[in-house]
Amino acid sequence: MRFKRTLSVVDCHAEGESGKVIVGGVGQVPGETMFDKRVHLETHMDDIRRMVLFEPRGAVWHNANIVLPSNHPQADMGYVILETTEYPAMSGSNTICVATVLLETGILPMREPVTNLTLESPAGLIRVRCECSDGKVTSVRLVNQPAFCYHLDRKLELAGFGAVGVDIVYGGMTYAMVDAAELGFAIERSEARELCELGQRVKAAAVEQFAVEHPENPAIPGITNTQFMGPLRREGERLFARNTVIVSPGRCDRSPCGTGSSARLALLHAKGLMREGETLVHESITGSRFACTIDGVAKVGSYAAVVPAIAGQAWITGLYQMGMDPTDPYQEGFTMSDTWMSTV
Ligand SMILES: O=C(O)[C@H]1NCC[C@@H]1O
Repeated sequence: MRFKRTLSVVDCHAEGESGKVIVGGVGQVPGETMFDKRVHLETHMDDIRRMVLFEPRGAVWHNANIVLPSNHPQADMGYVILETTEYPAMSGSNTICVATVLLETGILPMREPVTNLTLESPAGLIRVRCECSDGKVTSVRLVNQPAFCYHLDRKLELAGFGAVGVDIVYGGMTYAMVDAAELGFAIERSEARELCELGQRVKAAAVEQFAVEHPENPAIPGITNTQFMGPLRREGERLFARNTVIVSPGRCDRSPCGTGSSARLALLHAKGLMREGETLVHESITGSRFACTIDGVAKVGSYAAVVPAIAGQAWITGLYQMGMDPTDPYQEGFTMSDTWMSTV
């Protein structure tokens, strides 16, 4: 064995969206909070993200999480989220993967039928309720940090389309939210490539035309994703809608996207279309679903916010050691414009 780095990885997906969980091999990451550790990883240890997510080991649709002990007295564990173009403050699908891996691999004790955890994400504490049966986590319900609208009912100048309706919303990541039908989409799998291309253009235009700064943490990344929203319908007590989030550098989230769903709850509440206590069944382009509830209302700086709760399930698909041979010419990984839309 001659690896210069060896990572213990548990592969997992939440409702179709990859979320690798790195449970060993990273070593010490300095920092008091998970946000501090996130900054340290981004600034001094980004080779780990590139090794895991870039080719030849990773792929554009992969995400990863580094599980780390937390210094917060209330937290059972902490984690830093790694994605292909950023270190998000929060991620719904990744949190569902982390909670599932922590319990199903025995890093934290599982109690049936319910295990409650408090996890420290870079965005802050995330309370998680895991339903467990026969050693399997059958549902993870996470309470996200508050979500809020930066810009409501605005127009985006988009080349080839003119003025397009847009809302800019924070749900743990920051979204340019557009109506899929207005742009000619039904949110079907066959439209994925076109959705990705247009989604990237929407994002770039939104970054140019709308300023955002998180009032409690200006270091949180700005607009990095586009969300195409399908029509909303009400069936009794529940709301239903389809969506797809175009995650940078330009691929569809395979799940309904937890932070994107949180943003949609904030938007529906701000527009008077959804009340506290109500649940939206949010469906992804692949047909997988999250149950998304407005657990309460809050304030973030001067913004009116909602407290989103997102529920879904994850499945472990593999456990292995990922290594880096010191003679490997692809130490930093690479990307190709065939699937990444850009080269690094
Ligand atoms: O569920 C989410 O929030 C996300 N899924 C991958 C990209 C986002 O982090």
